[in-house]
Amino acid sequence: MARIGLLSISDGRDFVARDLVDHITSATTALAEALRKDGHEVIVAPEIVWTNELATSQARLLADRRPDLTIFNYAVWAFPHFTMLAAEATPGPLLLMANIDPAQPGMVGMLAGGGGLDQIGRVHARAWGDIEDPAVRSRVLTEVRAAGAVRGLRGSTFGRIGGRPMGMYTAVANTDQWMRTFGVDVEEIDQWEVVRRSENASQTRVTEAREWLETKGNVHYDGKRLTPELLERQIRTYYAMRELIDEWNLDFSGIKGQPELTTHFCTMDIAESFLNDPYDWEGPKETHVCATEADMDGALSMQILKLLSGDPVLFADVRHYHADKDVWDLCNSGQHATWYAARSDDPAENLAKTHFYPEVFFFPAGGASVHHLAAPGAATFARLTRRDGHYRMHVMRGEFELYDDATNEAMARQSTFEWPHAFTRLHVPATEFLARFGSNHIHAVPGDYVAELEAVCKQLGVEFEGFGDAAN
Ligand SMILES: C[C@H](O)[C@@H](O)[C@@H](O)C(=O)CO
Repeated sequence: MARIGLLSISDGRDFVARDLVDHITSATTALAEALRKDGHEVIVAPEIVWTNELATSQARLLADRRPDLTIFNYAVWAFPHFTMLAAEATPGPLLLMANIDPAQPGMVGMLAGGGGLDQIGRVHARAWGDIEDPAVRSRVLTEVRAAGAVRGLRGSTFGRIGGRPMGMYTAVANTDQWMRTFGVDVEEIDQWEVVRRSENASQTRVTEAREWLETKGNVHYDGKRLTPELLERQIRTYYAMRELIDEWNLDFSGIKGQPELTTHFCTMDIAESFLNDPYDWEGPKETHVCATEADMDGALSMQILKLLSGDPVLFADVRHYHADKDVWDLCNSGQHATWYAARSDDPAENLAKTHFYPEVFFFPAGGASVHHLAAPGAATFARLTRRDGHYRMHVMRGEFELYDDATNEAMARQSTFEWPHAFTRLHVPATEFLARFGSNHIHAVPGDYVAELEAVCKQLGVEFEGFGDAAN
């Protein structure tokens, strides 16, 4: 649910403004009601703006309520300097909305106001038409959802556990740039904290968690790289992370893992899976975005996808391209949220399809990897990357696919079988993807969020780079 400020702007001639009150009020009420019906809180400015003083005072009244999005409503011709003054008093994202009614020049009012804002470089979005029209409503609600996500980022904290993994430039971002562009702070925490705090959870809690994984999932102990003791150590790292999240008020996080923990302690796959999941062995909970390899821009991309969709977010390596099928193996070095196995609210359904295998040779410390195949369905894929110091968001559509058991297994065995796989058909030619994509990691959520991501980018001042049918 977003909080929306709604300000209606009118003609500056008193005798005209007086006559337009009823017309404007009915347009404002229809817009407010449509937004409320979608579950949003709408604050309507008490007065219609028809003087310079009202432009500033009414916009300030709305701004004091810290709306996620402020809508300027144009049901009539509106003097453009009112738009400029009201925008000056509005710190957050702006949407200009015009009724299309030949009897009243609301559209002209929006274009004149919007043109003025363009001249001073004030970013804003526009929508036009009857709010009862589903296409118009969807356009407005896209902006509302995007504004909610942008506001959700601002003032949040990313917990960076460890530092740059294995020389990965794409996993490290500039904290000044994060604060300036996204309003996100970074709390640096040593991986020693995960090791130190892993002693803290009670043995009863840890045993119950292990038994839950053994009962609901498929645990493949081998007596070497995966033993009950190592699985318990991994569960303890989950609890250590929960402590860090609570103590430092972390909104999202990333864990370096490689090479220190994966060589000498255990992998973070259990912790990362169940932080990202909407449940753990103790019951339902909010998802917590946690990026493998402390990938900062990966985590930030995931957090945006979470704020838009409310769903767990996939983190994956772009691991292999099956050219014969035009399908990618999006695989991670040990975990995807288990929710992706069946995308069920019932963990038992997802865990039944999840296998906890002994870690592979990259990770001598051992522990369980979290293997499953992503359930089929359409998804949106995205990733913030930087070109020459400037952020851009790669966005594309695609589908997760599954085949018969023999084909699934043969495909998974071509990369690292023990890790999780999302066989993915992207709506972009492989040659274009490989030539343009600026990272080894990609992120996804089910559903279509291309329009929302484009709106988010515009609000943040980040370049939107749609690939294939997501290109604008
Ligand atoms: C094999 C490596 O250690 C993996 O971690 C690598 O495939 C990655 O995940 C790179 O993002």
